[in-house]
Amino acid sequence: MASSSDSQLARHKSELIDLCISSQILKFGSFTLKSGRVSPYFFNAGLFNTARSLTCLADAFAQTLIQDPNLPEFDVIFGPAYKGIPLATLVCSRLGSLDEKFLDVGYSFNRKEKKDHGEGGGIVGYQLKGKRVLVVDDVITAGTAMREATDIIKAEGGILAGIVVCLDRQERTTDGENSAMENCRSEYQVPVTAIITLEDLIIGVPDESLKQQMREYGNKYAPVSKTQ
Ligand SMILES: O=P(O)(O)OC[C@H]1O[C@H](OP(=O)(O)OP(=O)(O)O)[C@H](O)[C@@H]1O
Ligand SMILES: O=C(O)c1cc(=O)[nH]c(=O)[nH]1
Repeated sequence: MASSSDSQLARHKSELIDLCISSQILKFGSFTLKSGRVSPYFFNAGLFNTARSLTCLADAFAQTLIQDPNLPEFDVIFGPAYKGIPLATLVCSRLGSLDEKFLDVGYSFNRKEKKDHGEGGGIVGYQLKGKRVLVVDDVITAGTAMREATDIIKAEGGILAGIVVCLDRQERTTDGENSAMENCRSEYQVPVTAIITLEDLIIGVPDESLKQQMREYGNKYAPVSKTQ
C-alpha cells in the first residue's frame, strides 16, 4: 500500500497524515460540521489520545513553527476550547524543550462556560492582557471558531500575533467567497499557517474513490478564486 511518505510531502507532514489514517483520526462517512456543511471526511483531533500520537503531533507543530520564516514573536499560545486546549499545552511544552528562548512563553485557553466560583472567569492559564498571542487549533473550515477565538483575545486585551492550525480544509467562509485562511490573513494582517491541507490529505489517502469524494466536496466549498 502506498503511504504519503512515498510522495513529495515534507516528512513531518507525511508522518502526521499516515498516523491520521492508521489511527482513524481521519474518518470517512457523512459528518455534519460546525458550519452545517455535510462532509464525506472528518478530522477528529480528539483521537490524538496517546503519548505516541501526541509526540507526532507535537513534532509536526514544532517543525511548522520553527521552519516558518514568517514566524511572529509571541508571548502566549492560546488554544480555543475544547480541542485547542491540549494543543496549546502540547505546543508550548514542546517549543520550550526545543529552544530555551521559548521557556517563558505561556499557554492559555478559554472556558466554553464561565466559572463563577473559585478563581472565576473565562480564561485559564496565562492572562492575555497586553500579550502577543499565537492561536493554535485543530482545524479550520469556515473560520467561525477562529473568529470566536480572536474575539476572545481582543476582549481580554491580547494582541493577535499569528495563527497555526493542524488542518486547513481549504473551504470558503459561510458569508463570503474567500478561503477561511485567506480571510484571516487579510482581516487580521498576521501570519496564518497550516501543517497540512485538504490537498495534502488527498495525496496521503490510498483509496481512489475516497480521494474522489474528498475532491468533489473540496470543489463544492472551494473559495471562488479556486473554482474559476
Ligand atoms: O472553521 P469552523 O467552521 O469554525 O470549524 C472548525 C472548528 O470546529 C470545531 O470546533 P467545535 O467548536 O465544533 O468543537 P470542539 O469543542 O470539539 O473543539 C473544530 O475544533 C474547529 O475549531
Ligand atoms: O468543521 C468542523 O466542524 C470540523 C471539521 C473537521 O474535519 N473536524 C472537526 O473536528 N470539525
